[in-house]
Amino acid sequence: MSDEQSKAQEAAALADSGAPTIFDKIIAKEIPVDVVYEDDVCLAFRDISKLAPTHVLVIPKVRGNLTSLSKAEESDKDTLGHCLVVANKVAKQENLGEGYRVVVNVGPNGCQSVYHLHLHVIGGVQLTWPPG
Ligand SMILES: CCNC(=O)OC[C@H]1O[C@@H](n2cnc3c(=O)[nH]c(N)nc32)[C@H](O)[C@@H]1O
Repeated sequence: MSDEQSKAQEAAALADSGAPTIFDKIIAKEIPVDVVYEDDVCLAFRDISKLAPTHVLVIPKVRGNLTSLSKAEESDKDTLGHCLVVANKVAKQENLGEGYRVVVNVGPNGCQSVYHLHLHVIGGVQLTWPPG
């Protein structure tokens, strides 16, 4: 099992506890990050472990029930839609006109390791398919 996979298994065990995540500290500006975009709903910042020239995380600033996409309800649709629009704004800022990928990891099998919904915006290089 890879490091990310084992982290995901551990994180999943904590997930339903509603325990705070590292992203709470990032939102509270207690941990420094390279902020790429921010508005009243979302924060976008560079991933600490870049997988590509552009690897940015888009997160809702209020987690609410959105520990994972698996918890999304109809009432979350405005927030979820806004995150996707922000992902595209980030892509434009990053000059990803040749294309990019938006990834949401869900649960242990999806290698989700931080239980605060987040979209990965990955680009700046020719990506391959299928992803692993
Ligand atoms: C492994 C994919 N599954 C997942 O759930 O992604 C969570 C993502 O959050 C990233 N990350 C974790 N801690 C920090 C941090 O303190 N700072 C930053 N700037 N990024 C962080 C991590 O690298 C991963 O890509």
